Amino acid sequence: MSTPLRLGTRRSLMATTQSGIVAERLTALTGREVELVGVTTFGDVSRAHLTQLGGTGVFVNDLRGRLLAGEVDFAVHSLKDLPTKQDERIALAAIPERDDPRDALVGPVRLRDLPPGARVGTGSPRRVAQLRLLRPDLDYLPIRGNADTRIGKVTSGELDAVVLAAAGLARIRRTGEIAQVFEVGEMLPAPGQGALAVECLADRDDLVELLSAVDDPLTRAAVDAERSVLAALEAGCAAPVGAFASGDGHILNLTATVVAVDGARSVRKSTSGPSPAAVELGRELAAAMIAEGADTLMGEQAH
Ligand SMILES: NCc1[nH]cc(CCC(=O)O)c1CC(=O)O
Repeated sequence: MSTPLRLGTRRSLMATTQSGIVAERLTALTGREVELVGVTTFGDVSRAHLTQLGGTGVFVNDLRGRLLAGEVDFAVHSLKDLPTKQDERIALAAIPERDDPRDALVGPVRLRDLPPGARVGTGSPRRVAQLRLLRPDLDYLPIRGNADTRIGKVTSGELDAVVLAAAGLARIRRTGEIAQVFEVGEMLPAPGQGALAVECLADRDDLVELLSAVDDPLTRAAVDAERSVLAALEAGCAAPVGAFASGDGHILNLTATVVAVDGARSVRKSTSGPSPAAVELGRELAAAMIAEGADTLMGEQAH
């Protein structure tokens, strides 16, 4: 019997659920036992200051610190929270099959049935910008906090609706409150949304190999293309950039958008190409978007 692998996870319901799913899948496929190690990250204790700390990257960095310190063997993150530039000491050992990539509206009715002036909460410039294209007459308010806190603002009447990732809502078992799941055609998700990232130290070849059991090549190609758009636009998780790719293992279809936060102008482009060239596909699409003024739209954001 080998010792169980230590999986470092934040203690929130969303984090422990996604870690638990990966742990079970890994054990089923490899026979290796996995033990969850709860970690309280700096981002969890200073949530109020997340903006100053540089967004959700703080959760990722804290878990990576535990890997580097040898406290845990591997970690699971929401892929969309990863910076586009990989730390070379850390291997992205697996990207499991993606859950629902779409955004969802939590509230009493669908977006088109909300009354003019209704208050919609979302902290994401990407969501606000695309929502303004659909409903310019609503009032969009920035919100922070975990998904439960955000949904609580609808329950309390402080907001009429909030927009969150469908995958996150499923992980905290709150899909019952969804009024509408946006099709990717009307609301492009964040690059990597709905997918998970499994990381370990890059020099642990045995572990990189073992963890590859839960890798899904179709998801990996899709998110490689999406993240490559983001990297080429030199944008981060707070940018008004949406991207979604899907494919059959041979051909990958990729669509991306950059929207001015006032929702007045946007650049949107689609392309397709061979799956193994996912990164180049994303880079080329970003270049074509920049040629149509995408960087000017982003330059208008407060950096
Ligand atoms: N930025 C926070 C975050 N990171 C991952 C998810 C949801 C799950 C996912 O996208 O995989 C969320 C919440 C949200 O955007 O609603």
